[in-house]
Amino acid sequence: MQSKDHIFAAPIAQLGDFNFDQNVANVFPDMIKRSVPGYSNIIAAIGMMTARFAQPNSNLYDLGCSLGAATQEMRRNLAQPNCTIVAVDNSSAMLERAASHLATFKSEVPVTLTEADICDIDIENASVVVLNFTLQFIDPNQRQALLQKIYQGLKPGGVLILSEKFISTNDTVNELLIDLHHDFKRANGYSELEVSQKRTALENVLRPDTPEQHKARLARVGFEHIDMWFQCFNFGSMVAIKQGSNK
Ligand SMILES: Nc1ncnc2c1ncn2[C@@H]1O[C@H](C[S@+](CC[C@H]([NH3+])C(=O)[O-])CC(=O)[O-])[C@@H](O)[C@H]1O
Ligand SMILES: O=C(O)C(=O)Cc1ccccc1
Repeated sequence: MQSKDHIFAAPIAQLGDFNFDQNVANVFPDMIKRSVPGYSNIIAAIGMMTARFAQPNSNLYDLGCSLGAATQEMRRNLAQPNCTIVAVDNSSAMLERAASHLATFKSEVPVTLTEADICDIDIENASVVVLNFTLQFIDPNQRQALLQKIYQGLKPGGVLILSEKFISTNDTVNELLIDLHHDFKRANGYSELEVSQKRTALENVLRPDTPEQHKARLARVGFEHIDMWFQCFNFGSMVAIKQGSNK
């Protein structure tokens, strides 16, 4: 059952902050596909990077897993023995649906679904950590501490895949990328009202950084190899590797 996203289709008198409730969880695959340029390419590449970076006897983390799209792609591409995927989200509606979604696939790889704030969990013995459009929802003051914890929990040669909505330091380019994103949403069937109401609802909740801020922060917490591997308009994905051999 795949439901279409009509959440912001009718005028909403008291437009509150966007949150990941039951209504959003019900339409999430449709919402994210029609709203995030490059989403399916990024999911596929998370699988490819899992195949390269997963180490035997390690943990793989999907932080802010929503319905488990990245978790499933990691599980499908994992070829190392004795690994566990830890999928974490603080929305009970998302986690419930993630559990039923993941149960529809056959796999030998154990997945632990954890309902928690990703700022409160332990990260240990990790070879692959995924933050696929999640850091942007974390309080900006907590972002560095979270990345520090991830760096410390990674094994040498481990990887962080960080996908985000960005802002640009150049005002003209920033406006252009935001306009192109709105064009993308309209081309995918969202009305002007849907685009503008969602934009307002996200204002206090999704706080994007520039790619430069991300790179500087990743370097500050210790990552040795950092770069953008994909960008489409104001959405993209970075890779950050911890020094050392993964053999
Ligand atoms: N503090 C937090 N702790 C745990 N989860 C959180 C927190 N804050 C937000 N979330 C969760 O992060 C997810 C962000 S969606 C990720 C898509 C997914 N990664 C995907 O590959 O499909 C991205 C988007 O909707 O743009 C939601 O499920 C929130 O409940
Ligand atoms: O729709 C948007 O404008 C976004 O920035 C992406 C998004 C996708 C799903 C939930 C929240 C934000």
